[in-house]
Amino acid sequence: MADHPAVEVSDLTVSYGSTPVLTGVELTVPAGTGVCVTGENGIGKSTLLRCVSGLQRPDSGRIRVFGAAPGSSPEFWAAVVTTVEPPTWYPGLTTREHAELICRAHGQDPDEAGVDEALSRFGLTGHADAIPPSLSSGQKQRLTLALALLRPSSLLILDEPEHRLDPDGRAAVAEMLADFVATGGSLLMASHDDKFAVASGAELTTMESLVA
Ligand SMILES: Nc1ncnc2c1ncn2[C@@H]1O[C@H](COP(=O)(O)OP(=O)(O)OP(=O)(O)O)[C@@H](O)[C@H]1O
Repeated sequence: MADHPAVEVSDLTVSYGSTPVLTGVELTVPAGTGVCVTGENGIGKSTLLRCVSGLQRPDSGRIRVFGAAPGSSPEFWAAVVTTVEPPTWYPGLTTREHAELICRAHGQDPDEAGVDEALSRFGLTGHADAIPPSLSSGQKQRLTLALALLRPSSLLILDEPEHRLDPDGRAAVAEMLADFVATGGSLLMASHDDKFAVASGAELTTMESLVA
């Protein structure tokens, strides 16, 4: 896995009906680095991230994640966390129980994985016994990111992780993402907040610049 870039996209083309959205997109995220794709609303950032996450099939082009086709194996989902699609909450499970479930699904003991610390870092301690649908939109985003960072992974694919976070929340998340990259993780994100992206350890690249 370490021999390959985290993400390699070449000559990617995606259309919705007869409308082309991505044409000839090229992107490489070297393993252990962060890249943030920027660009105006509707330029195709989420479409690119969905394709790299294996959640959308492109019309043509080649995508490799750690050298393999995305979404095609248990190894992919063991290595990759994506928040490109909105999360689905388990009915009746609390915030803490969601965190415990994520840990157990990935073979971690919740106490050893630091569930309480994670909830605390994301300002969710007071909401540990609440069900996620009762949280505010920013708190739901905090929980989504807490769950993404709690489980082990090699690549985070995050679509506008700063969305709905308050300034302190943005700063805290940026620091955690920068730690993730500094300790060998790879990060591909889309964002409208350049400062946040840079503080997250990501190199900025415009969507326009990805077209060969
Ligand atoms: N399922 C779909 N069906 C038809 N068109 C779509 C679909 N999803 C996206 N599009 C269109 O494709 C284009 C790119 O959308 P996309 O969500 O990838 O852009 P984006 O850069 O992520 O935008 P934003 O910054 O607003 O999140 C837009 O014009 C959008 O309307």
